[in-house]
Amino acid sequence: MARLLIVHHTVSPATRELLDAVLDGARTDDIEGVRVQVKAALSANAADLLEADAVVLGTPANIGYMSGALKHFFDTVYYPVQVDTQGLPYALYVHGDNDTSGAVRAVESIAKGMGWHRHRPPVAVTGRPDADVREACWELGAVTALAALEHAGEGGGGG
Ligand SMILES: Cc1cc2nc3c(=O)[nH]c(=O)nc-3n(C[C@H](O)[C@H](O)[C@H](O)COP(=O)(O)O)c2cc1C
Repeated sequence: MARLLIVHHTVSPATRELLDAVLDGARTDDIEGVRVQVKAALSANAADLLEADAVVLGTPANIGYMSGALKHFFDTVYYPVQVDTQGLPYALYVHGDNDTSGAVRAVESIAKGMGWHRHRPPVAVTGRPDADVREACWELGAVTALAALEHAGEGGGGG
C-alpha cells in the first residue's frame, strides 16, 4: 500500500476548505492502493515522512512566509530525513489574504534543499476560495496520490 502524507496548518475556514478539497481528491474512489495520512504540522514528525511515498504541504501565508507551524515541521525533520527522502514527490497549497509569494518561495526553497521533487506547480490562493480553487485543490490531492503510487512502485518511501 502506497502512503500519501498530508502535512498542514489549518486555522481558519478558508484553509479548511482547501484542505477538505485536497483530502477529497486524495481519497477519490478512482485511486486504489493509497493510504492517506493527515497530520497537523505541529504533530507531524520524521517517522511520518520516512514512511511516505509522497507529501502534500498546506499552509497559510503569514507575515510574508509559511506558517510558523510548517516551518517548525521543517526545522524538526530536515536533517533526520534528508538522506532517505531524496526524490520524494511533493505538492503545495498556500492560502493568503493578498500575497502568497513569500510562503511559496520559502517552502520551495526548503523542499529543494531536501532534494524533494516538485511534481506539480503549487496552488496559491488569495481571498475566498471558489469552485475553481476547490477543483484545483482536489486535483492536487488526486495527482499527488497517484505520485505516491508511482513512487512506491519505484521502491521509494516506506513501502
Ligand atoms: C499573523 C498573520 C499574518 C498574516 N500575514 C499574511 C501575509 O503576509 N500575506 C497574506 O497574504 N496573508 C496573510 N495573513 C492572512 C492569512 O494568510 C489568512 O488568514 C489565512 O490564509 C486564512 O485565510 P482566512 O482568514 O480568510 O480564512 C496573515 C494572517 C495572520 C494571522
